[in-house]
Amino acid sequence: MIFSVRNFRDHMLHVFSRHARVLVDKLDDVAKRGTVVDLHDWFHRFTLDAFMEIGFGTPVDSLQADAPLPFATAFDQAQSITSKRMIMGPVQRRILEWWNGDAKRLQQCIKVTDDFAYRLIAQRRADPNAGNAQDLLARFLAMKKPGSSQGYSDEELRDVVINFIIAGRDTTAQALSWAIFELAQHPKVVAAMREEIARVVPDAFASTDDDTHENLDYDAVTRDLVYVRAVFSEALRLHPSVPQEIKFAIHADTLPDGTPVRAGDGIIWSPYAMGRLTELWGDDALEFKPERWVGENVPQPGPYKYPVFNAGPRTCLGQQMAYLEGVACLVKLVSKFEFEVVNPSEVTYRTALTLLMKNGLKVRVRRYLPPAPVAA
Ligand code: HEM
Repeated sequence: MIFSVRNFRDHMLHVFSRHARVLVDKLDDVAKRGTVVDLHDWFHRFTLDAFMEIGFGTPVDSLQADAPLPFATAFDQAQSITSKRMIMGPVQRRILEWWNGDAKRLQQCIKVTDDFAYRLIAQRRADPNAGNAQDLLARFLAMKKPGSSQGYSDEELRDVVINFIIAGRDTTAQALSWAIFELAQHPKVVAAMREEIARVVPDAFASTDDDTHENLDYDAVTRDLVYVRAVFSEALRLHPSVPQEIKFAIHADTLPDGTPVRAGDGIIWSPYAMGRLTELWGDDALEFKPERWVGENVPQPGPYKYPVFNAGPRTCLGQQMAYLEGVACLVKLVSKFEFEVVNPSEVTYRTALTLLMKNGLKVRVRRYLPPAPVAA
């Protein structure tokens, strides 16, 4: 099972740690040079690199490249164009997309993303070792379609690849971006995180040269770093990676408040709006306050109050994986660096299926030096 505790502990945490090491090294360089970097772009590269390895057994090392992969740029642009379709009828959309050039741009983006996925599939089909591999693509390649003796076609596998990249790359990269955006403006929260990290994983403060970056303990990340996990949850409450959801009713039904639903009706709800409702979160709903998640008698919100990972039978399958990656990365970054957002007022949302930052997250980075231990 790819989403098993054993795989999380023995494989994924190491992959996340290794790629976080690359991110830390790059940020160290930025800190030395005093330059500005777009951390939003780098988080997307970090999560892509980790997910390509875990999900498809194919490293791409995009963090090491000078510019984003053409696939990633095309993928973001295609998302942006298609998300606008949610608020337009089919005729209106066709006219607008033809008029503003989006129709042509979308075709070009789809070609780039399809070529990337098909290349990946062809490589894995040709790989004699793929049969022994345990990643998602290897499993799909080895499977027969339900009720059939045939395997999945390249086109079906392309859809699997694209779906999993949205699920595994974008959501977590955006959660990390919004978390750092909030942390840069909440130094007390950063201090509380460091206090917890110092208690639970003191090695995290080792200098970048000494830090092997393989030292994060699975129990620490999944259980003991309660406050760091709360930071991740709180960032997602205010900035849910999937800000709006739509589902269509197969059968007629009635909502809990008595609203009738006809078969075929679309139901839209907004985790973004729900995360900011004072009725649900209290008068301080708009404040970034990880404390609201922490404490012995503090009940954790259920998925119908906090539908950031959806609720019901189609709940996110990667929730635990997202926390593992997000918390591990935050620990590495917060214990090593101070972040200053350049022009925070320019950081805003871009219309897309997920919660991208329109102008990226331009930051200056300084090395964080923990206070020297007091001599006994
Ligand atoms: C912060 C990170 C993440 C957030 C906020 C998130 C959120 C969501 C949401 C809201 C859905 C429901 C989408 C819908 O039905 O409309 C979903 C589904 C899904 N997610 Fe995630 N996700 C995250 C990370 C991940 C990761 C890392 C994976 C790893 C592969 C993943 C895999 C999936 C899958 C496979 C589904 C489809 C489940 C189904 O339909 O049965 N997600 N996620």
